[in-house]
Amino acid sequence: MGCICVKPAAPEPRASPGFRFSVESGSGKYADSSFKNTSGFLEFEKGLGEESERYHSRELRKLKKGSNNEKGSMSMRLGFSRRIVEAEQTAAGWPSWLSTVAGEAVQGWIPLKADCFEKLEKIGQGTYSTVFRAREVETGKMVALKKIRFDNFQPESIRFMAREIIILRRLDHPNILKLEGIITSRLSSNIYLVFEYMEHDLAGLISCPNVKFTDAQVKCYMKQLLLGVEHCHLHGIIHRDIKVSNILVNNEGILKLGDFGLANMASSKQLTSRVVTLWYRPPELLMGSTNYGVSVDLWSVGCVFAELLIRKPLLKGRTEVEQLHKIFKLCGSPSDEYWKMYKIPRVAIFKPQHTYESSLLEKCKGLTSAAVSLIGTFLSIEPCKRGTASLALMSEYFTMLPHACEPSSLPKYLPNKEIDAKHREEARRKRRPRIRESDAAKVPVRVGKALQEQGNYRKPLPKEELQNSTCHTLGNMPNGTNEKREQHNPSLDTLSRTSDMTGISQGQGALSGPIMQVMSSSNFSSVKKRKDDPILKRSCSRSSSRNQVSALDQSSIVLEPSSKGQNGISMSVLQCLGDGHSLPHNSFDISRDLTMDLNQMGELDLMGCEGVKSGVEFSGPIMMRSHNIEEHLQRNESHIRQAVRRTRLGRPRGM
Ligand SMILES: Nc1ncnc2c1ncn2[C@@H]1O[C@H](COP(=O)(O)OP(=O)(O)OP(=O)(O)O)[C@@H](O)[C@H]1O
Repeated sequence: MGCICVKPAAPEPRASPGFRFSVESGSGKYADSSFKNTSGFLEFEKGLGEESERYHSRELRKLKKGSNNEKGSMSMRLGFSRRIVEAEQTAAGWPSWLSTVAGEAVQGWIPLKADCFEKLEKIGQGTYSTVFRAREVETGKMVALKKIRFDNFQPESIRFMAREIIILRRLDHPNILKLEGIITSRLSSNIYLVFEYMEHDLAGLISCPNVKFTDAQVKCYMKQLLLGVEHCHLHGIIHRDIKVSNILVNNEGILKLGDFGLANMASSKQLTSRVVTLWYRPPELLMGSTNYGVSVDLWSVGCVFAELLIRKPLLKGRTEVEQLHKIFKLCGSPSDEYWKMYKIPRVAIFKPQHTYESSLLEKCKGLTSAAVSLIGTFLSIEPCKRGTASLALMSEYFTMLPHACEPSSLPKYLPNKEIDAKHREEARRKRRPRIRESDAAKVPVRVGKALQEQGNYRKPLPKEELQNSTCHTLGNMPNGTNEKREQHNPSLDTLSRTSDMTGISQGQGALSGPIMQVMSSSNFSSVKKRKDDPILKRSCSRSSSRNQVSALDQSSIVLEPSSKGQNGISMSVLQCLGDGHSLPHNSFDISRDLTMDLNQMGELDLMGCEGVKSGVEFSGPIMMRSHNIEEHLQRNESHIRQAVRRTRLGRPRGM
């Protein structure tokens, strides 16, 4: 990054060598163009790290000398030493709420200044963040700024946010999105992570009807994805949220795995099962396992792989129960040995009474046997049978012809991300008639949710967005027509995680109107409208899609053994809006608390020290009890069909 304008506002405390180093770095050696590339950061980090380490060893030696026999005094001095580091970081420009709680995340780095960037349009909206495209003023280089949503008054929330930074700093691989810097300041309560700008994500590309992938291209994407995943796993990191919208691609055809917001170290410690977006979540997590490893990522990789080939999500469950049911129907129900071997508590809850044969071959009709076989390996119900990323890279799929193409030979597309797909979907919906209010009121809550997931309750887009929300391909595409097509609603990815993990819609207010509408309080460089910028032109009338979560999304689902099941999974589903029910836990975290908020998440899953709550609480009355999941799902389907029929009947003539 070219713009490292670090001028510490505080006077230099002479006593601290670490601090002196920061000042020199900021104003001299590192304030020039040596910061233009990513490695500049690493060099800087290394330099400061060594200096800081030397300083700490000196401090420790001094401390040891003076108080060998006095433990209390030692810890007091260590506390003192920590305070010195905090003071250094504050003087370097880091906010004190960060250096006090999670100083290790920024150790050796100096913050970037907001006014070194021109914040442009919003390009991504996640559960925990909003992502903007921005231009680095000095170099003109495009970057992505990820504004993380967290509460800087809550240490747990800060640590949760800092974990993403710590993990990103540990990873260095061409197929992993590189964190280039952090924008904040001493008085700021915000943090922006600065990443290289990537034109696309796989969700955007897959949803675009005129983007077609050849076998060699899918192989090229899969190879890069597996190399990135392999790097994480070799470093003991589980990503825990691999899905198409977190896989970014640039116009050079390079794929990078992004969004390490849920990543954690693989360890023998218990981990929370409330991770991975529903459609990409492996069965062991759906059954509440807290003792899992990197193989959870391989399940998600399998889902992504299939989605690239069949161009739609493979397992689109609407609830955890339905997701598990769909998995068993696709992969076949597990053997009796499985239930015994994995010691799944309350087997009766999860074990389907009906035995399903695998239907994977049928679902993947038309794909090569090598591809189906690899998908089948990734989608093994037993985690240990999923292999590893390295093994997958050596599988027949990659050795047989056609080989993976070169990334540089991939077609160049106009920017296409999940948010663009959402806009297209909303535009498409707007052209469809909407449900009359009277009909909507009659729709039962659950049906309401299903319809909402299909997008029928979304606010229509302004007219200009309709014109702008089509797919564009640059150059190499055989036809550049802006056709539209039915596509899945990617917002459900977010919805499911929102509902599963936070229980509240955390979508940010829409940034409607011209893209230059940067928050007035922002310190970013003011941006003039650039009429000549085609990308800006294309996106300037876009508004963000706000995540809308229905009442049911905020509800909780508890699984209980049913007295008697018929076909399918013998589960009874209590749909709760919660009510102080608590369930015992063991190594399988069977409670499915969908109302947990970020702070609770922090308690469970922070900085590699995850734990499991001893019980889970629900608030609100129990709404409904169903004794059989099949029956329950069928009822839902029929409600949906009825509602859709009603919508059609209510359609004004001529539409
Ligand atoms: N470096 C980047 N360049 C371009 N677009 C990006 C970049 N990073 C993220 N995005 C876009 O922003 C979206 C959201 O980013 P990200 O997944 O990191 O946020 P999140 O809050 O963790 O999201 P989620 O809730 O989906 O996990 C991505 O799907 C992608 O489309």
